[in-house]
Amino acid sequence: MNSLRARAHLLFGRRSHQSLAPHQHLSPAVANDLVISTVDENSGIAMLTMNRPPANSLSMEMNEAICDSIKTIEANAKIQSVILSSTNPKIFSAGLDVTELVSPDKDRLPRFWNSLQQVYIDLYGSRLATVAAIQGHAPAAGCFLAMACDYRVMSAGDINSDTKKKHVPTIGLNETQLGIAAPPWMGQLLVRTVGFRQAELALALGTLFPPEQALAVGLVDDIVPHQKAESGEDQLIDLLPSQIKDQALNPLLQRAYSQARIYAKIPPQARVASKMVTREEHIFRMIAKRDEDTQHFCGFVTQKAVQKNLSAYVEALKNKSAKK
Ligand SMILES: CC/C=C\C/C=C\C/C=C\CC/C=C/CC(=O)SCCNC(=O)CCNC(=O)[C@H](O)C(C)(C)COP(=O)(O)OP(=O)(O)OC[C@H]1O[C@@H](n2cnc3c(N)ncnc32)[C@H](O)[C@@H]1OP(=O)(O)O
Repeated sequence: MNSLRARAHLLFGRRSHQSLAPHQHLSPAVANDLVISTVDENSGIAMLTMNRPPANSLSMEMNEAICDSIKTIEANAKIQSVILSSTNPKIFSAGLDVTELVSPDKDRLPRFWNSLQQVYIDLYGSRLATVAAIQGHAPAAGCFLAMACDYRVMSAGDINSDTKKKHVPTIGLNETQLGIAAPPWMGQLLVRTVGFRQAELALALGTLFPPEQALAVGLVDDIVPHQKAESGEDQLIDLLPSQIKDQALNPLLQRAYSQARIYAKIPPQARVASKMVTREEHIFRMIAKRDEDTQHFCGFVTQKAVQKNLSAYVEALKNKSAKK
């Protein structure tokens, strides 16, 4: 147990992305625009709210802001749990910013990929208990963000009161639909989350799961119907950033908050040591294979055929949005 604790300290007890990989980071002021951090030292709970309109897609700067925010919260010993949420009520995160992948700058591309690897190291390996509040869509790397957390609650969707149209969020690794493959470590994270056969099927088909199915395969831990709650807790209201202060009666955020509170009450050393049991080897593997993974990614993504698929995908995405 002692050696486990010592190893837990080694991996989780210090600022992982400072000590393990010296990549560039934005100043906190800029990072705070992309990811809003709020903390409540009394309850030991923090909230990281992704705020990169229109879709919280992951550019290099967004990845760096996520890592910076985790680092800042981890440095506060009073905080044990963090909720990862979004200012966009319909999109948790649209995954990688696809414009980073099309006709990429050859110097930026590896740095961009390093920044995503760093999110894996910092979020999946965080000492904090992490709860993803998935209000809206979470495709590809958006799903990865959720899987890197300890617990996932997802909205069951809602009905637009004006148009009466139903909004049903989806989650999954849909990369094959873009003509690319999920990176091996992201695919393996899906295997660890939903099991071998479900992951094998979902990876090949690029399945995006609606909430009920995501729950059935174990991709999320809970789904929450949208009906507004009758009352909100003051502590949650205080934690919400001004951009989403009006969400205090949102049952999804309330559910995420209650789960964060459950985690915050577990003795942290025990919680962190048990988190290591399942995550340590994967974090170390990423660190050991980081350069190889980056070369693999850059080589794959710059292939002519892959660029063709990605360009067509980005075009379709823009056309779809323009037609709205
Ligand atoms: C053995 C293996 C071998 C090799 C592998 C090695 C390495 C791996 C290689 C490559 C791996 C690369 C990994 C990629 C992972 C990813 O994350 S790829 C990104 C995948 N994301 C998506 O496919 C999502 C695309 N978006 C959507 O489907 C929809 O936008 C969404 C359902 C999220 C929301 O729909 P809706 O509410 O209708 O909004 P709009 O579609 O209208 O979008 C609003 C605006 O947002 C912009 N946008 C959306 N998504 C992205 C994005 N991912 N990046 C950048 N921008 C995005 C969209 O264009 C609209 O903008 P506009 O209004 O036009 O300004």
